Amino acid sequence: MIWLRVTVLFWGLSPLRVSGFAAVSMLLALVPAAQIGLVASAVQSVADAVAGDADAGRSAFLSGGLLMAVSLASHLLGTCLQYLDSLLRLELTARVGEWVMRKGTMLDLQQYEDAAVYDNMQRAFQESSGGRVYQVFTQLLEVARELVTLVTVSVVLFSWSPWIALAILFSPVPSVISYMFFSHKGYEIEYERASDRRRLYYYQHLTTSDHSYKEIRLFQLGPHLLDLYTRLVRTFFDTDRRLARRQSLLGGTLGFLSVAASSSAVLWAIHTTIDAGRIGQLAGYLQAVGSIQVSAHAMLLGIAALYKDSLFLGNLFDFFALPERQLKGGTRPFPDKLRKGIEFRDVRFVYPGTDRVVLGGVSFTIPAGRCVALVGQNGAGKTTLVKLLTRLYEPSGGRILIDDVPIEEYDIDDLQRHMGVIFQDFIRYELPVRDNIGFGRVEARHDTERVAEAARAAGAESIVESLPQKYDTTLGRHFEDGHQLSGGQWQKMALSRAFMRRAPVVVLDEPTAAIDAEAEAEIFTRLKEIARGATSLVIAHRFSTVRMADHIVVVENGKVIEHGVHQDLVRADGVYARLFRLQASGYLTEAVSP
Ligand SMILES: Nc1ncnc2c1ncn2[C@@H]1O[C@H](COP(=O)(O)OP(=O)(O)OP(=O)(O)O)[C@@H](O)[C@H]1O
Repeated sequence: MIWLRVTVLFWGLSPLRVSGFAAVSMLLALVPAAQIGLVASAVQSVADAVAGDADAGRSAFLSGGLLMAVSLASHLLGTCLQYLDSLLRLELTARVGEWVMRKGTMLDLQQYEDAAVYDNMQRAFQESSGGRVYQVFTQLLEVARELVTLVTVSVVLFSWSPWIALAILFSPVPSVISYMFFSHKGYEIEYERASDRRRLYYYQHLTTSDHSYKEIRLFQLGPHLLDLYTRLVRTFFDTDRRLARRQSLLGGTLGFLSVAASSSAVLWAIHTTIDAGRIGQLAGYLQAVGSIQVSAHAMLLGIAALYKDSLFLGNLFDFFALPERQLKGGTRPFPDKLRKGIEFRDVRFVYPGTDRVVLGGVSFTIPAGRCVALVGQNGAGKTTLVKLLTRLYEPSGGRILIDDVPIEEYDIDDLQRHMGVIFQDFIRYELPVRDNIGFGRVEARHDTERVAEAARAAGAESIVESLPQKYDTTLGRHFEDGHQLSGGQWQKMALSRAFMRRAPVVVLDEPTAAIDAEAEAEIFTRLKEIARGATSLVIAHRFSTVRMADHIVVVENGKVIEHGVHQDLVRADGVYARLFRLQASGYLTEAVSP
């Protein structure tokens, strides 16, 4: 029950304000019935006074005065309601955004990489402004308020003519049924479209982001992307147009029934009142007819809107209900310095939801304080090994041991806190340099000496020195006064971030692909010193980096096919030697070419 969840959610925000809001709404619901009674009494008293009844004049003024008091009270209550409405709306929008962000940080990588879950998240994010949650809450109160108005006004109306009352009460039903039916259809269509919508946003993003501009322009992909976009939009448009046509036809016909029912009821009401001959009752009766019609319509439309909005909100609550951090760790604290090292023992892995064996029994060790390089072709499974070591995924078989302890016995947060990891697709934070580096140990980002030391280690110090506000310079182009860096300079920032962590385990996934050869050689010859004797795993395609490692592991199709030190592997004349010669010959050919 979405409405129940919304009510509970609101109650949690502020019980006082929510009960105040509900109480004021209910008081306002009584206003129409009071007005009808007073109008009837005032008109009747005036008519009697005109006819010569001496006392009637006084009671006409009394009814008029009370009518004024009711209007005044209604105005005050309305103002009060508006104020509470603004407060609750502001509070809610801030909180829903907060909840969505918090939930996002509590999910596993696996959920982000699962298309169905990702679609659900995207649908939920569309609700993260909280607007629809608020709408459901106010619609709920609106429905309750109209119901109270209907009941109180119906009491008056039923006492005069039950049949007319029934006709007026049910006249809006046909149009509301059609509204509900098409709301549901609209939702189904949008639900099916989720992945196509994402595709649409993606095409838009490609043609409107600075990141993709160069390639899109030079490959002249603009017209192609535009064509893909327009074709998709056109299919959306065709479906929507068909729905709109059906809605107009059916909605129009049913709406006609509604209008006919209410008009006949009004005529019948006039006829009955003329027969009875009581002018006051006629005035009250006509006012009641209008009011009941408005309330019944508002209530049924409220229910229909509630139904539609609940469907959309289902996505948000499904998102909140997604299981959190399913990967469980133990309670063992992670060592500040490794004694023995890391061992991959017959590690096997298949990505959830797929059946392709990505790792088919990988075994190798990284002795404490040493640097191991992982080499292999694209898709060999290198990054997957890093995801397992950093506990973003669980191996499907085999074990990973750190200092002879199975990795799952360590507290996950503590383990991740003790790893300095930079992935190939590292983030370019469009934030100050201090944050770009300091995020490696967020609580120490104001420690300028530590940030500077990390920058020095990654060879980024000279870049920072050349920036207008040094460590306080905002990087990137998205924000005012942002300073754009080159690809290699960004990579040095990411590398600084890994060193900022001062972790006992350092994992670098292609850390120097965009860094110039001189800086790369400097970083790797000093890696052990820079990483303060950490145990490190480096994935690289450049053999100039790889050869500097203490030990090299060659992976192919999810298996270790060779391992050893550079010279031994070259001497063994296997896959490593072939790949090494291939790269070296490229450089040598270039060197001897005119
Ligand atoms: N989230 C995922 N879901 C399913 N399959 C995946 C996922 N991530 C990677 N793979 C598949 O796993 C295999 C290994 O990928 P991985 O990223 O580990 O390769 P890699 O050796 O790091 O490659 P590269 O050198 O190109 O970075 C690839 O075939 C890839 O298609």
